[in-house]
Amino acid sequence: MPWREMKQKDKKKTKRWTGKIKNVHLPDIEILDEIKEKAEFKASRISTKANQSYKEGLKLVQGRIMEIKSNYRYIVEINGELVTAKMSGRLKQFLYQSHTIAAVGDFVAVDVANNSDKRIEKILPRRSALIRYGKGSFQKEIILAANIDQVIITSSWRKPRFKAGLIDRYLCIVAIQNLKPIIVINKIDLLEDEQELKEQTAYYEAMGYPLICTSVVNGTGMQELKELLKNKDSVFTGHSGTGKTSLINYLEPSLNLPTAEVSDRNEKGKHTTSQSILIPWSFGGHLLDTPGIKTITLHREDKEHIPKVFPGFERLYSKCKFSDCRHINEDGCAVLEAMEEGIIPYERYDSYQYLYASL
Ligand SMILES: Nc1nc2c(ncn2[C@@H]2O[C@H](COP(=O)(O)OP(=O)(O)OP(=O)(O)O)[C@@H](O)[C@H]2O)c(=O)[nH]1
Ligand SMILES: [Zn+2]
Repeated sequence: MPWREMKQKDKKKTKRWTGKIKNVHLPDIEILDEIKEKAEFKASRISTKANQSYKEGLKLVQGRIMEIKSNYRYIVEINGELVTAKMSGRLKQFLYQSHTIAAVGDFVAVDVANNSDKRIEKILPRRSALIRYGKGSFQKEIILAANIDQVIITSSWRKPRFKAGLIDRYLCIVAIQNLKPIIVINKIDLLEDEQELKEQTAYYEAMGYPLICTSVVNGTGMQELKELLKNKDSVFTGHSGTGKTSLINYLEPSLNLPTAEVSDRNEKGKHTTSQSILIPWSFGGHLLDTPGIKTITLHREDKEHIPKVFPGFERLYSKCKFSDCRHINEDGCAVLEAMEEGIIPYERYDSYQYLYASL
C-alpha cells in the first residue's frame, strides 16, 4: 500500500526508512577471530599445497641435477653420489609455464623415502640461469643450465686470428645473461709480437675483465686458468677451432674429449645429444657441457641493452644526459666524451657502432 493512503496508526507502526542504522548486531569478537583464522588457514593451505606434496612420510634430501636423461628422468647428485630420480607428478603441472621445469644445475629436494622410486619434490630458487629463446614469434624460454658462475670466452691468438670485436660481442652476451666473463686468449705459443698483444688486450684489462693467455702446447697460463675454474661452475664458449676442447682435456685429461685433429667429424657428429651435462672437475667445481651455448647469440631484442652493457660503457652510460642515450650523436654523451679524451679507444667505439647497427 502506498505511504500516502496509509492510516496514521499504521504509519506509526511501519516506520519509514530514515537513513539511520539502529541496533546493528555485531557478532562477538571471538567469532570474528574464528572466521579470520579459518581464512588464514585456507590461504596457508593453498600455498602449502603448491610447495609441498600431499604424500605422507616424505624423506627430503638436497641434491643437484647433473643431467637430464629424458623428460622426467634426472641424474641427481646427492652427497657426492649420482642417483636417478623422477619428477614428482605435482611439479609437472607447472610445465606449461616454461619449456623445462628443471634444468641442469638446479638444486632440488628429492624424496628418498622409496629407494627404487626417488622423486624430485621441489626446485630451489635459482641464483642464475643460462637462457636461450626458441625460434619463431612465440619465443619460449629454454633454460640451458641453472646456477652457473662464469663463462670462459675462448679466443685464439692465431688460427683463427684474434678479433677484439668478437670479444666485445661475447662480453655483451655474457652481461645480458647476468654472468661473469673470463677472457681466454689461447694458442699464445703462436705469438710473435708482444707489443701487438698488449695493444689488443690493454683495454679489457683496464676495464677489469679477468684475461688469461694460454697455450696447451707449452702450458702457459694453464695453472692460472685452473685457479679461476676451481670450485666454480663454468661453461666454455667461443668460436670453432679456438681450442676449447683442447683446454678442457689439458685441465682434465681423463675426460679425453675428441678435438679437431682426432675427430674430423662435423659439428653435428660431435654432440650426439642435445642435452646439457654438468661434469665435476677433479680440482673442484664443474664444467657445463652444453651444445646450446652456441645458440646463445644477440637478438634484436637485445639491442636496447647494448649501449649499457658494451664493455666499458656500463660505468659511463649513467653519466650521459639522456637515460636512453645510444652514444651516437646525442648531446652530453659521456661515452663520446670518453672517446674524445682517449679513455675509450676509437677501435672499441667503432666496434660498438658496428655491433649496435648489426642488430
Ligand atoms: N698451437 C696451438 N694449437 C692449439 C692450441 N690449443 C688447441 N690447438 C689446436 O687447435 C685446433 C682446434 O682445437 P679444438 O680444441 O678442437 O678447438 P675447439 O674450440 O674445441 O673447436 P670446436 O669443437 O670446433 O668448437 C686443434 O688442431 C688443436 O690441436 C694451442 O694452445 N696452441
Ligand atoms: Zn651516451
